[in-house]
Amino acid sequence: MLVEQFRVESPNVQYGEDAISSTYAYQHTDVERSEADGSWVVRPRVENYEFRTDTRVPKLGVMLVGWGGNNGTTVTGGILANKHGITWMTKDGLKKPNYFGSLTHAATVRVGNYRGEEIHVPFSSLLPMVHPNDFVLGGWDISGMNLADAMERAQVLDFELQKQLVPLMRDMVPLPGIYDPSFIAANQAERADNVIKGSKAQQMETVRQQIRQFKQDQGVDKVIVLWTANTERYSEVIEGLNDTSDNLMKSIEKDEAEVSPSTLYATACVLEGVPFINGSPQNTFVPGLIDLAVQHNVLIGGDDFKSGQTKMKSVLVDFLVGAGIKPTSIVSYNHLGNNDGMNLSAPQTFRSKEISKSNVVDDMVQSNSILYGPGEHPDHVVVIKYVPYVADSKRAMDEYTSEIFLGGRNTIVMHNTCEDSLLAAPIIMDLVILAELVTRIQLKKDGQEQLRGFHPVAVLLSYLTKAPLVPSGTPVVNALAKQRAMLENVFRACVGLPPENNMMLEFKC
Ligand SMILES: NC(=O)c1ccc[n+]([C@@H]2O[C@H](COP(=O)([O-])OP(=O)(O)OC[C@H]3O[C@@H](n4cnc5c(N)ncnc54)[C@H](O)[C@@H]3O)[C@@H](O)[C@H]2O)c1
Ligand SMILES: O=P([O-])([O-])O[C@@H]1[C@@H](O)[C@H](O)[C@@H](O)[C@H](O)[C@@H]1O
Repeated sequence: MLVEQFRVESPNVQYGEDAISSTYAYQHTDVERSEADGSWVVRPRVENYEFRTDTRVPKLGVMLVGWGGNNGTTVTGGILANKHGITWMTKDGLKKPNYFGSLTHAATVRVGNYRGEEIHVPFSSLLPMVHPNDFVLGGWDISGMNLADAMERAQVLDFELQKQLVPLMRDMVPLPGIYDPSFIAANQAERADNVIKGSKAQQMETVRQQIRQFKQDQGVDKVIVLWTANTERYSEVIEGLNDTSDNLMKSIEKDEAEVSPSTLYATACVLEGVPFINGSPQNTFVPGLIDLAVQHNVLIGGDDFKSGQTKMKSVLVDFLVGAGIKPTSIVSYNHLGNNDGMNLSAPQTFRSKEISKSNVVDDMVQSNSILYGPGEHPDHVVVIKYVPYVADSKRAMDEYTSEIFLGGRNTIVMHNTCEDSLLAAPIIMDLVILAELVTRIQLKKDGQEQLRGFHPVAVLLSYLTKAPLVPSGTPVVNALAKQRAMLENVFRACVGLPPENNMMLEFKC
């Protein structure tokens, strides 16, 4: 049964006027190795935490870099359709708007059992969070096309829906963006008619001013910037150029060619105290940018939306390895015909995507040395082809071959077709909603004096990204179920609920 709203009654949680405060006994382990005989010892331990969640949900400005793209127009059209209750006729009958694919606004969380019936609540009811209908949207695009024409160009939404959205979107025009042809495919040049001129320092300053102007014009309390522009090639990480915040700032002042547009936008955001999320696979967050974000305590998160093939991979490989089955060959092929696909047809931009799509199995493989010897891993190939005719309707084909009992082999083949942007749009909303919520949570553990926010590198967004950006020294977790559990259990702790451990002992004795 779905229960829309609930309160937690416990000595561990207090609902205040502007905040929810909770105490939480965090149970984990210390692992040690005896120096005497090399034996291993695991010691359970408990640390007491305090959480405080500011419950004042802000009027939120959401500025998308790449607003005029397939994802940007789909996010915008989807929110407007939901906000205005737009319905439309298709050959399959009348369609109504929804937020399917959004963890926060279409998924649930189990809170217990009532007289034998499992009780679930909307994920969004765990803590007060921004509703996507209330996003105040804006952003940049190097293509000056208005959002209504850009929506038609994208070929994602049903035409009967598009027709109703045109009057709501035609006055939305992206701000000029930072364009550097050396970072994206040459085939993007023809759409770059809306660009910020000047040096890198001047471009960055312009972005800072655009953010301030947007915030003032729209009367929003906060702004979050999310990159859904084209995938860039990797920036070279060079000592003295972008390895520290000081060197990065000097490089920008010196107009160093190796500072990418995405890093310039991110730097502008950090200096404006605005969270920046990277929905693409390039290394926007060079060490100097991470250093700057930590210094300014501004949230950054990424990389690369986890929306389709890779999301499935982070489930299937987790299942196989967790079941003691040994994947030995993984081949992920897909073709698509949207502008993203065209941009990825260049080797240097494809390489960025190949990296994020390939590393996703590393943690699962490394978790099982019964299956894999030192340095052993599955053959793993990623192929992406550009086929204009299929547009945004990505066709993904995957083959997983594994070794099973007594020398047996198991091959799983999957075919997956969908509008790529219809998968990505809800993920974009969740990234923004969760990033904003995370900035309203403070915590401290026994022995710490003050409550403080999470580390600026937002590891809690991992569930939504192919290549989770994590604070130095933090394990990278890609397994989807673990990522979701981490997020849910942290939010449960904020309202005094225990983690969902699935033990259900109450039904076992
Ligand atoms: N399922 C998905 O769609 C999915 C999944 C994971 C990652 N992504 C990533 O999301 C990004 C966007 O995907 P899309 O399908 O919307 O692509 P798209 O090409 O339709 O949109 C990208 C937009 O960014 C604009 N742009 C490029 N460089 C810019 C810059 N420096 N400043 C401002 N605007 C710029 C382009 O003009 C274009 O309108 C891509 O990097 C893609 O790899 C998409
Ligand atoms: O999310 P996912 O399906 O694994 O990966 C997708 C790729 O397969 C696709 O080629 C690309 O255009 C999308 O941007 C996305 O990255």
